[in-house]
Amino acid sequence: MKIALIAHDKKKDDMVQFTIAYKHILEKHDLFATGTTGLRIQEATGLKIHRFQSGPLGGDQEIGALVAKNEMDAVFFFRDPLTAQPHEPDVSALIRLCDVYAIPLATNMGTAEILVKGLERGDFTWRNIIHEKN
Ligand SMILES: O=C(CO)COP(=O)(O)O
Repeated sequence: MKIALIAHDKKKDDMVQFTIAYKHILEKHDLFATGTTGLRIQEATGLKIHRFQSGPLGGDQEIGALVAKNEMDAVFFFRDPLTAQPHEPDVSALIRLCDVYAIPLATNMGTAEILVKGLERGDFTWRNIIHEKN
């Protein structure tokens, strides 16, 4: 599966801890991330990650483009709801596209725990049907 990992600055430590904890699951998938998040995860875990632009420079939109092509299978986006983001429209657009295409999206650690365990259990096999159709 293709998995996107994104975290706002105040959530990056959480994302790093999350990817360390679930490296054994994540390493079986194709990983994508916005620039700084991806760098932090790579440094901490050694996971292979395709890095896009940093979020404020268009990274969220690049990931959104894959969602719009139905090529992204899950998005882990640790948002910071307490800090204004200069690229808030991009953040909203990515979340909206996940809803348009029914892409599993975790916007906080609590949901991410459940989603990653579903990933391990094979709950995402329905995505293969979508890929076969396209
Ligand atoms: O801003 C982001 C998501 O909206 C994340 O971007 P970075 O991973 O480059 O910090």
